[in-house]
Amino acid sequence: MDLKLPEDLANLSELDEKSLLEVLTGRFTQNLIYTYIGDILVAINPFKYLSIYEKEVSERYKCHEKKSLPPHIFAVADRAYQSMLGRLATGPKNQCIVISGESGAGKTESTKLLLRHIMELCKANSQLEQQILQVNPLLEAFGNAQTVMNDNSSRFGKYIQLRFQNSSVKGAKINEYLLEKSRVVHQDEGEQNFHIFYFMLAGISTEDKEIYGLLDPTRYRFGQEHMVQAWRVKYAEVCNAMDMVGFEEQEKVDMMTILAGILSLGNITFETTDSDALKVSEASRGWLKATAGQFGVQEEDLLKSLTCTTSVTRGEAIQRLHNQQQAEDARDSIAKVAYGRVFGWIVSKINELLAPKVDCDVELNEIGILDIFGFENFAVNRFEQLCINLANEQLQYFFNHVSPSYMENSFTHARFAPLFQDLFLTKPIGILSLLDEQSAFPQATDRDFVDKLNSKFKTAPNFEVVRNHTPLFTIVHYAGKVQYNASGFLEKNRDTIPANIRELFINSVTPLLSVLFAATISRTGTLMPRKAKVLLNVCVLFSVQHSLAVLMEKMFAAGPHFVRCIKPNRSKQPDQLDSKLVMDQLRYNGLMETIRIRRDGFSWRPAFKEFAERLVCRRENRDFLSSLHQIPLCLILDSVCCCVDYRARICRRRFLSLLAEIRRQRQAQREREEREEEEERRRQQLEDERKRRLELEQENLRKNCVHSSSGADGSGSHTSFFVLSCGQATPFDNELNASLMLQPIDEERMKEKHLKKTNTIRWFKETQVRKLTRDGGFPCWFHGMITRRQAEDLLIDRPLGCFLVRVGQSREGYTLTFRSDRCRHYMVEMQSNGKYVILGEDRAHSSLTDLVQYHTQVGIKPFMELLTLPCGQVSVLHSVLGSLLCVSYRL
Ligand SMILES: Nc1ncnc2c1ncn2[C@@H]1O[C@H](COP(=O)(O)OP(=O)(O)OP(=O)(O)O)[C@@H](O)[C@H]1O
Repeated sequence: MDLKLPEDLANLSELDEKSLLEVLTGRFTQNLIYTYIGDILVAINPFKYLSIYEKEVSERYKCHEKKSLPPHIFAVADRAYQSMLGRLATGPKNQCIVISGESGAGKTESTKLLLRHIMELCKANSQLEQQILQVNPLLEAFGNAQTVMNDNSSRFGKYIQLRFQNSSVKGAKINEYLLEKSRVVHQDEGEQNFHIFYFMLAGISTEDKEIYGLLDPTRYRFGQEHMVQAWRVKYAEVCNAMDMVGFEEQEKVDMMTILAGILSLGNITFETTDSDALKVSEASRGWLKATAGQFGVQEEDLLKSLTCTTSVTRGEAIQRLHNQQQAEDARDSIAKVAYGRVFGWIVSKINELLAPKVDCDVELNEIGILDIFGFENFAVNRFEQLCINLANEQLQYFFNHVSPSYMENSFTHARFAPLFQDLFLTKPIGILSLLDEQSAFPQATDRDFVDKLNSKFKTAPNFEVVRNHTPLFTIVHYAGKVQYNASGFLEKNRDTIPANIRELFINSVTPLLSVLFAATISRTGTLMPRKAKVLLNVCVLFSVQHSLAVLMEKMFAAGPHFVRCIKPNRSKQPDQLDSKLVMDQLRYNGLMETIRIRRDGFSWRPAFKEFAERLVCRRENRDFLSSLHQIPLCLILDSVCCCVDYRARICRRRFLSLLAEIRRQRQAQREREEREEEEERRRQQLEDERKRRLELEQENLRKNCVHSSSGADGSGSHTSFFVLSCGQATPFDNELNASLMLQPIDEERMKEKHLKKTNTIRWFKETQVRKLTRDGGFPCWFHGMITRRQAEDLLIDRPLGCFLVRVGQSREGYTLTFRSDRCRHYMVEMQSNGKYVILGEDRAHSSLTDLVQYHTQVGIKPFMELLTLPCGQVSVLHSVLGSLLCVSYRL
């Protein structure tokens, strides 16, 4: 029988490295991958399927605080959600969840699980939630790559902000950090370029291949791999995600053409000539031509920008010829900048689409999820590692700082803050300032930078001078010593493109490329639409630091939650745990440090206000004593400790006045909730009343329609669709006339309804008819603007699986009505990019006919029902009127 191991390590009386490792290993062997250390969730990657994410499990973790459930990632999502709504002791407050761990530890999977569960919690089932979930495949295709550590490694960090109005999600925003652009031009042994290149080469149709000017995958230097079938499927998924997220067709074409251009550019090589000038090698002349075509620029202009730099001094243009290395650097920097900007553009498109559509005075609450690279220490550590470790240093500072005992512990304060402040941030002699200063001198070298560091910091406790030909230096981080190789630091930090290259691309005939190169980069490194004429010269490390500062500000103001992901072994095998590797990560993750701090303090550490509030909550139960034994003993003890602690430090009067204030707030909140409930009840009553009246109206309408149409063709089924009026037919005349014929129940409402219908009909005629008709007729399953009731009447005697499509009564869209055990109605929405989606489905279609066709093969969620039999119209009249409509449309 499995030994019962503690779920929360903070409850252990003895908590040292040995016992920590023992418990974690024991739990891992029992497939218990989640463990708490106080309020931190430790997650060990199982590298295998575990049935702990099924629907029933996620159901159990809704409002889980009321139940006693084992540690789980869903519990973190639930706690963050309930805290955001103010349901757990404190009032409503923004929340942030910080996920960290080394590559392959499971951060991205954890992020996805958190997102999924939060969507479950807010009972999300609309298009917005589908779009939020669809963002992932898109970001992964462009931002992930196969590395030796992880087959699907995120090569960028992200902070996803979910925005809520009360309990429902209203929008989302993504901030991306540190995309590893250098991967586009160089991949180490055993690693690959970004996924999208392989997906595109494997999945693209022969026709599109020709349009984009793509050749066989083996021909490209930037991404030679054996194409596999799975990539073809992935390409289809990416295209669908783009449709779902709302990309226009032309934008997709432009984007793929730019990617094709990047691939061709990578194949250009240079040769020296007898004169000083360089030329493109004979073998790659074709690639130059192809690149120019794909980038929409002139071939000779492209060549010039690769082989020389033009600068203007006192109104005079001066040309400086490149040597071979400089030409290759120019080529690679175009590829990196173009890719980086495409990625930034995708993120900004996603953000545009997911932006909350609410009035600006509506207050929104937020849950942020940060998934960022863990601390890195490789054999060779470059500029990228410095940026990542800088971010981790700051996160660790945050991690310790949000703990109250940290504030009280001057020892820890003295340990983290100075490294960060003095070594990195001090102006003008912090590492950041020195690097920026050196980057501004065109003649400065990486050696100069390291020499400056050595002279400034030789006595600093967290810096070590390295005597070597190569420009090396060492920093003692919170997680250990890291030796950095500064070769390439200045170039990478500048990350600028010469003005002549920028100008060339701004004038590209490919609209997207022109927009991307004209865009400015904000101080936080975000791509901005063209605002200023001059591109800000923001150095990379500066923008990393600035964006981190902005992030920290947000996080400090939010309620924090931590997930520490651990990789159990390097070979990505299930059921294997390498103790040394796990121990190293616990150290890098700062967990050992945390445990040390917490051992010195208390394991439950609410803010003073929260503590007092909890106490009030319990006391307000009237029967305080009886409620006590519902509270875990450790909590009571902690509360008492905290109480003593607070009383010792803060005067009693403040404590009591705070209690009184909290009581008052609670009372006000209760009253507000009661008011809201009352309003909701009233609204519901009105809604029921409205529905009842509508049904009555529709019933009348149906009777009228049946009556008036039976003379037109004598058929009961399709007559509700078309009625001839004044000798000229449109599919909606019956609706309009009938609605006008009704006794006005409420004149205003009828007018509004009539207006909505008129608008929908105009929308249908102007944008839909051409798309829907084929050979002058509508598909037989299309029934125009019939009511819900009419649709149900049509299907009532039909076999299961029978379906029809009708135009929405009061909105621009369709409804698919399906005969199951009863009739189901699925809303079909048309997105701004012209694609059709069934609400709640994750697939976009180019036409309504494609959508119907697709669901004859793939069931509709959540019941997975197939469309088997179209509920048809009477074809003769149908097609005649269809063609009439088309004619009137063309006129
Ligand atoms: N909870 C889990 N259950 C099963 N497998 C998992 C789980 N978490 C992670 N994995 C496996 O581990 C792999 C790596 O996880 P993931 O991509 O989330 O790591 P990561 O920390 O985000 O890495 P990187 O920093 O390189 O992006 C996944 O592709 C998956 O196969």
